[in-house]
Amino acid sequence: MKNPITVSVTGAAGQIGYALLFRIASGAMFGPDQPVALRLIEIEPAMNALQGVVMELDDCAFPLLQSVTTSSDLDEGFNGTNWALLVGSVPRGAGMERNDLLGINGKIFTGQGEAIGRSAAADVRVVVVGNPCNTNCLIAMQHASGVPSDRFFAMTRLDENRAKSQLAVKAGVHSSEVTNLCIWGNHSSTQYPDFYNAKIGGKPATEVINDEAWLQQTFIPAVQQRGSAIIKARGASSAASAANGIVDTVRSLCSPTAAGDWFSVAVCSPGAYGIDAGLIASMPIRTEDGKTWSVVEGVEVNAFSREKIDASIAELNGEKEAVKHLL
Ligand SMILES: NC(=O)C1=CN([C@@H]2O[C@H](COP(=O)(O)OP(=O)(O)OC[C@H]3O[C@@H](n4cnc5c(N)ncnc54)[C@H](O)[C@@H]3O)[C@@H](O)[C@H]2O)C=CC1
Ligand SMILES: O=C([O-])CC(=O)C(=O)O
Repeated sequence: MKNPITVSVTGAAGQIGYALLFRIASGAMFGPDQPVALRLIEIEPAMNALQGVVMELDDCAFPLLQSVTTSSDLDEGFNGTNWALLVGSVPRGAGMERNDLLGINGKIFTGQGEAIGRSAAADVRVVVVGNPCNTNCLIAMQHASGVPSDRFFAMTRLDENRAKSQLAVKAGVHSSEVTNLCIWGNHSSTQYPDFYNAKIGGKPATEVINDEAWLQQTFIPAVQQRGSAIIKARGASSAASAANGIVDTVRSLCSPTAAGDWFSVAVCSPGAYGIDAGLIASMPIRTEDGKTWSVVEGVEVNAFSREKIDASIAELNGEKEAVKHLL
């Protein structure tokens, strides 16, 4: 039996938590022979609801679930953790942009970053999901003393999955045929789903979908606005697909990337592709060993792409400026 991986989840009693915990405990995140220990973090008023979720976890009798603890104390919740999944925060409602949440949610990530720096395991990796996730991740990173910046990630995988699905439907193929799909920039309505470098069945997506006007004018806004469309339809922001994006993000960071492919996650920019160093921005990422990652080099950025990427990076710089008192 392997040693368990400890996973801390904030906002564990929320709607994403409810879709996520059961998948982690069932083995979907780390595989069918990897035990997990869950550390669930909530604010005090949600502790009763969280106890109900723990009862349901118990009732699943998951073979891989070694232990579950609950806490509203951050040091206890992040104690010895290998993966800190920062979900807890307020979701947006209809008519809001994600960065409207900065003033409400940004401050959550100062204390969480500090506690991760003090209490997490030496190998901790942090995935920020709570919106606006890129800038919240920047805040957490700045406060997590002693944790290297390459351990911080913000989630754009849901956007990648959405984009792959849209292209697959248009091309009449299964979504698994779509590869090399990079989301650039911010997890916001300025994000750029890069169809120019995407492939469908190994061929350029622009050859398979020979309709640049659709790709530029219909596909891009459909991906950018998908979160809003879900809120409009469901009356609540995406939860199961977000939880699935978290599972996919962690799996991709833990397992070697397929030859020639990449995946999307926002990382602390090393200054690649003209993206300001130190911003948390999404770009094409690979890992060879499931531990360290690198930015894929040599991805072509044409004039159209450059403009889109620059617009999203400008937005990230604006968000950074807006929270400079928290950095
Ligand atoms: N990056 C992405 O692709 C996506 C991000 N999101 C974001 O994820 C976040 C969570 O969404 P939901 O689960 O739907 O919201 P929710 O409102 O259902 O749950 C959030 C939970 O966080 C808890 N919470 C609030 N402040 C906390 C704190 N300081 N510490 C610990 N827990 C705290 C609340 O008590 C609540 O149980 C939102 O900010 C949402 O916008 C949602 C979908 C996709
Ligand atoms: O749109 C929202 O507010 C929730 C979210 O981040 C998404 O679904 O991508």
